[in-house]
Amino acid sequence: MSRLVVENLNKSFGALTVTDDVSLTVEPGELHAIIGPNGAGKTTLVAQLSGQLAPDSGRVTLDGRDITRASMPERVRMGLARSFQITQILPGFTVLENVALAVQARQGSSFRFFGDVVRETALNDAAMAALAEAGIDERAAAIASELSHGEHRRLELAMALATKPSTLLLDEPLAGVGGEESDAFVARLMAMKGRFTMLLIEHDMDAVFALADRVSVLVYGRIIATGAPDEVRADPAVRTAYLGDEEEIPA
Ligand SMILES: Nc1ncnc2c1ncn2[C@@H]1O[C@H](COP(=O)(O)OP(=O)(O)OP(=O)(O)O)[C@@H](O)[C@H]1O
Repeated sequence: MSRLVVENLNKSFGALTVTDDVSLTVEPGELHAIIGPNGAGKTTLVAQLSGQLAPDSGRVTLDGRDITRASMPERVRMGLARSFQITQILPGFTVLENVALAVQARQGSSFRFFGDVVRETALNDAAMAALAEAGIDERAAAIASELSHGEHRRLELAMALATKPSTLLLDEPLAGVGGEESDAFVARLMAMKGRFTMLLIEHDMDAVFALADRVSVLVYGRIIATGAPDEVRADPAVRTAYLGDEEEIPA
């Protein structure tokens, strides 16, 4: 059974159709990337998958369960986590406290006093494991507002991992992250491959083509191609769609 199935999803803002009959599957353990020119509707699609935005029509299922109308917290509890572009980090709290709260969110418990939160060993252990996976454990005691941009991105990843997801929605994780930090992030995602099902939206084409098992190309809200990176790269319609765009499909 596919982990995530999107069937005939539609979303319009007034006269503008932003999601146009989108269907796709993400298989267990797959890293499926969605690429497309600016304004193609990638973020809007992810917002509908995470539960932030309701589709006009269509269906989304996770492990065979219809989640089309499920709330964001319900989806998180079912194992679907979204990271990036939406920043839920509490700047005045430590890295560890931020992640501990994300662990709590998965457990469905209500917001509690921080002193209690960090004293709970199980919570702490789960939070530290997520921090280690995201490569930010050495900054556990740092105040979130003092993190560099790259560290911020790693904390967001740790917060998503802390909800123990089966499936991660990664919305432009490399945006604003440059050079070595970007390479390290790609390596981290590579190391997570297989253990998590991932839907990745990313403008960095080198990263996409290095990481993805399959790539879907979204243009004006429609998927114009889905396939292995090599197939998609060679697809004439994809190359035409990218002509004049600032991003390049690597040859
Ligand atoms: N709430 C909204 N109301 C009206 N129009 C919207 C809304 N959200 C997005 N749009 C429009 O929908 C289109 C798709 O936007 P979206 O952000 O999903 O594209 P994208 O592929 O993620 O773009 P980018 O790569 O630049 O992030 C754009 O034309 C955008 O202006």
